[in-house]
Amino acid sequence: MSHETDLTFEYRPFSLALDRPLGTANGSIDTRDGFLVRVTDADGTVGYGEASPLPGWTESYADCEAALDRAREAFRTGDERDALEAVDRTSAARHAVTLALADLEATRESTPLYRYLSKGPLVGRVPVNATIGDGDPSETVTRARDAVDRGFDVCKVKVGRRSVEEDVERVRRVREAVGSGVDLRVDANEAWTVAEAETAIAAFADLGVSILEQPLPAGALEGHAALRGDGVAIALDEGLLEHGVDAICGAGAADAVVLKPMALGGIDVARQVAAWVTELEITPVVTTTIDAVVARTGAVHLAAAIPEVPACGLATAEFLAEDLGRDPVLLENGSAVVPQAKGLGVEGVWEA
Ligand SMILES: O=C(O)CCC(=O)C1=CC=C[C@@H](O)[C@@H]1C(=O)O
Ligand SMILES: [Mg+2]
Repeated sequence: MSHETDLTFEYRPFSLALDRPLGTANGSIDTRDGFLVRVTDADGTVGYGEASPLPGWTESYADCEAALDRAREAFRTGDERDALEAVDRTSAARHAVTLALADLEATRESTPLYRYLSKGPLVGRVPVNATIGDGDPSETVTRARDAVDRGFDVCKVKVGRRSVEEDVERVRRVREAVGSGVDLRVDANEAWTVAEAETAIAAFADLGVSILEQPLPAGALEGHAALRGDGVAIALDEGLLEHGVDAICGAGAADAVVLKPMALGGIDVARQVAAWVTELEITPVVTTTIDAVVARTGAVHLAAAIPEVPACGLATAEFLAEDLGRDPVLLENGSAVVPQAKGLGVEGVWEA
């Protein structure tokens, strides 16, 4: 099979300030520095990709740039397989190259990217959760109330930077503020010991918290397995990247796993993992890595390609003070309206 390609591959750096840092138990995200990728075929059809490396989740910015440079050289010599080989071990760079190629193919086929992935029915919208940072109790309540006023019915609150007691109090105050109709989730980003997690889960179960994401360090498997079944579902995020699906399933360590396409190396990989964990009766939840509009829209298309997907962490544009272009995704009534234009549906990102 020929791997010859006549595609032009370009990339350019970007640096986006955040409107407000996303604080987590594992540090805060203050800017998003990455690379916008464009592939163009002989007819002038283009596809866009985005590499937004994130320390602790993907390769470094420098390694991402070096991998994209190798990929560009491979495209110059006309071999797509060599280009994919060049980014195979750098997840953000691979995400960018594969997303751009998928956007190009879906555009050529005049089909929205999610249908190019799923070959399935039209999907109008996917449910999303609001991402509530790790502010003090009054800020957390204000942000959760604001999210609910904007139509969100699922809120994910960051915990783990304070004592368990303080975090339980924050979540209690959010519950009192938003009422029983809102689905509350929490994300500890590896912050707790088993004993701390047990204390938190007992309180969170009483508060109706549905999912506790990554309570223990990424390496823990048996520990997470022992936390399941006490009234709060356990999701692994950092743990998925550490162990992979087989080990997680073998240990019975998760009710759900978080799929970050940027960290997994692409929406193609993420979609395969989603199908795999669904077979194993583990729930897939898609989230961005606080990306720019290209990768964020790719994550929306990925979610739309997953049958019966639960609320996903896709409403993160609000953390950015600026973006690469117009957002094709409308958020309303707790869901993201899926773009139905051909390909990703992003425009004006290269010209900006
Ligand atoms: O899941 C969401 O609501 C948004 C994405 C999100 O929370 C994260 C994105 C990137 C890094 C992490 O700090 C964080 C997470 O742990 O899920
Ligand atoms: Mg997480």
